[in-house]
Amino acid sequence: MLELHSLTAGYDRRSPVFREVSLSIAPGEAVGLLGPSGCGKSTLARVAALLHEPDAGRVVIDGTAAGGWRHRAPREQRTAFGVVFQQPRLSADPRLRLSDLIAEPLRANGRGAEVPGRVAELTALVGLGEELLGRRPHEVSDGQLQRACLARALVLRPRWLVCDEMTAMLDASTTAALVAVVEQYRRDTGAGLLAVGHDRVLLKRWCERTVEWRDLAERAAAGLG
Ligand SMILES: Nc1ncnc2c1ncn2[C@@H]1O[C@H](COP(=O)(O)OP(=O)(O)OP(=O)(O)O)[C@@H](O)[C@H]1O
Repeated sequence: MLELHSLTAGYDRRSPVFREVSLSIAPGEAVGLLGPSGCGKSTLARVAALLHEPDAGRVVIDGTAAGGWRHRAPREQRTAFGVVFQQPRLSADPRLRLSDLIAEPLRANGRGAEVPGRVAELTALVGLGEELLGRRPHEVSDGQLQRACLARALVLRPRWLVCDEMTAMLDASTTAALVAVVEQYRRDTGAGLLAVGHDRVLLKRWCERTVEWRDLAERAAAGLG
């Protein structure tokens, strides 16, 4: 279970982006979070994945309260999450070849021995041609780079996936392919998913449950957070 309890977060403690927001995702569940631009969906997603420290509230991951955020999060909790962002070019080191980009989390966690096997498996899973593995981000398309970023997010076999507008920059066929990869991974592993976006049709089709930001905010304001 991924539990977000009464989270208050933002970028200035005096005026947080949201207050007292709560949301829970059951093991293996796919939840879509819909809301207008700027309401705080990405901020909530980053807090959920332990990438942004909230001002108040708790994140509980499979029964254990988050022990920190970013590099201060315990490794076991940090690696429980795979995260894919909207803009692959902002989340990919431009100096890395795609094979090293995908392998980065394994090396950072002292699991370099697994690199050849996992990179080959994931390259096939996300539909990335092997000839692209030696290229750097500026030598591939947005869709190809996002496939590599999805492979990187899956490489440690996370129990939770957070996809923050993962397909917003992609065409319909790449969107369908990446959603299919996430769903295949979830079927194989039982991972849970928080998918953030504006595309109501996509999220309703993709996720078992969709949540409107407005409803989360109303519950919070009513003290039901
Ligand atoms: N690094 C930052 N520093 C300061 N303010 C920020 C930062 N990132 C986001 N914000 C602000 O926080 C608010 C919420 O942003 P957030 O990205 O969480 O919204 P969102 O709902 O995901 O929007 P979108 O759908 O457009 O991605 C916005 O007003 C935004 O300008």
